[in-house]
Amino acid sequence: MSTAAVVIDRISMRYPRSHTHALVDVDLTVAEGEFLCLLGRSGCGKSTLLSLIAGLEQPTAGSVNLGGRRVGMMFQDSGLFPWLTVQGNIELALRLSGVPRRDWADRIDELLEIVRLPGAQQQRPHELSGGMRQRIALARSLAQDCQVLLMDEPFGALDAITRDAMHDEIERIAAERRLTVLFVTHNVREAVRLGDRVVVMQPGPGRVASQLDVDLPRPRRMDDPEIALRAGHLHDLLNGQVDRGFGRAAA
Ligand SMILES: Nc1ncnc2c1ncn2[C@@H]1O[C@H](COP(=O)(O)OP(=O)(O)OP(=O)(O)O)[C@@H](O)[C@H]1O
Repeated sequence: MSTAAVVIDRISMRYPRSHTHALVDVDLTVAEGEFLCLLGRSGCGKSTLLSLIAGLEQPTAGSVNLGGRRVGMMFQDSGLFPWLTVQGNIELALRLSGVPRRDWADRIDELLEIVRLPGAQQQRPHELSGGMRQRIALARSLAQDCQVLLMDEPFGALDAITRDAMHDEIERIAAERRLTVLFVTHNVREAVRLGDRVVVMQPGPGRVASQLDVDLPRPRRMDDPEIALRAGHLHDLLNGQVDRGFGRAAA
């Protein structure tokens, strides 16, 4: 039986000064090593859910249990400090994680190998492409030795070819490091390309509407007809059409 890495127990969230709930009664268990994609219309509470898991916000009701696992986060904007080199940006994360200074150079070498940007230490963010910046942002998250990686539309600003390459990279890295990943996206195909499971959320107030297990072998390709088939089904779910048997109803 798989171990649960993230247990979300009947979480509800209402922001101060807000009249409506951002989330109501969300129950979700994510297995260790699972790649879970969160999909849904704008305002259905995807980012709020990640913030609650990261502990950046406290829920109005319910609880999140990570069993002491460390969390890393990655956003659409790389969030790199422009005045620091790649090395300086990653060093900050290593310092925060308490890695001894004598180990920094080796760790940075190793991390840049993992994200396939060896030798990029002295470059500055403005000298890098969008895809390269996201690789460095990923290296910085990994520097914190996270076991749970929260990704909020991390590839949303990339062109299709770079995004495809990043899909291959994150799939490889997540498997190699046995990361538990929660990945927010608006892109239905991206969700099926990456996810072991896709959770579809609904707004007004935000809640889990349905789920789809993606049982396709890896590595996957975005242009695989099986992905298109499942993406079509998810489109139907998002458009409020009835489940025709692919997915499973939300618990
Ligand atoms: N800091 C905040 N204060 C008050 N309300 C907020 C705050 N952050 C989010 N909300 C509200 O909570 C709801 C859910 O927002 P959230 O950003 O989690 O949705 P989302 O699914 O991530 O949206 P998007 O796909 O557009 O990023 C929205 O109604 C939003 O207005």
